[in-house]
Amino acid sequence: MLNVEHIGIAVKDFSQANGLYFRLLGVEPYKTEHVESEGVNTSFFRVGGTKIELLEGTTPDSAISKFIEKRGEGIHHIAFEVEDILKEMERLKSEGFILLNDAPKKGADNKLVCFVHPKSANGVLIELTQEIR
Ligand SMILES: CC[C@H](C(=O)O)C(=O)SCCNC(=O)CCNC(=O)[C@H](O)C(C)(C)COP(=O)(O)OP(=O)(O)OC[C@H]1O[C@@H](n2cnc3c(N)ncnc32)[C@H](O)[C@@H]1OP(=O)(O)O
Ligand SMILES: [Co+2]
Repeated sequence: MLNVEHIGIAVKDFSQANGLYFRLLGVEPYKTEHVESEGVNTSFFRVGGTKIELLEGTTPDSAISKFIEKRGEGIHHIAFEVEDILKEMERLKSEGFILLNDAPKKGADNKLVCFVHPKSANGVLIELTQEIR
């Protein structure tokens, strides 16, 4: 794992949350992106060497919508940047971690992503990200 690439926060009202994080962080998001495959709108704020990702569910069956329905708004996941996502997935599998996807998938912000089940990580949803070069 290279670094904490971003912290994902599930929000109900995308516009209200972006306004609040602009006031909190003092910076505008450098990117907003709809990711159809995940049923989410995302926005990214740079904070020092990491990022905050705000996520709004755009469909009832999106992971974010289900999370908010069950647990309300809040921290949703921690994303780590990796050099080689395929190698890292194999390593984690060999260590007994439960991966939520068999292969990397296209995430937001020009990344390949994969998720580790929260049950494998003391209740924290973990995302692996690799820059698409
Ligand atoms: C666009 C990509 C973007 C990026 O950065 O590139 C993203 O970050 S997209 C982020 C949204 N997508 C995902 O989260 C995909 C992976 N997530 C999943 O596959 C599901 O959300 C899953 C499996 C984590 C949970 O599925 P589901 O909600 O249907 O199941 P349960 O409600 O039964 O949850 C099982 C168990 O896990 C606990 N849980 C659920 N979500 C989280 C979470 N975010 N953090 C910690 N724990 C979580 C839930 O409470 C259940 O625990 P239990 O003790 O049984 O109640
Ligand atoms: Co993320």
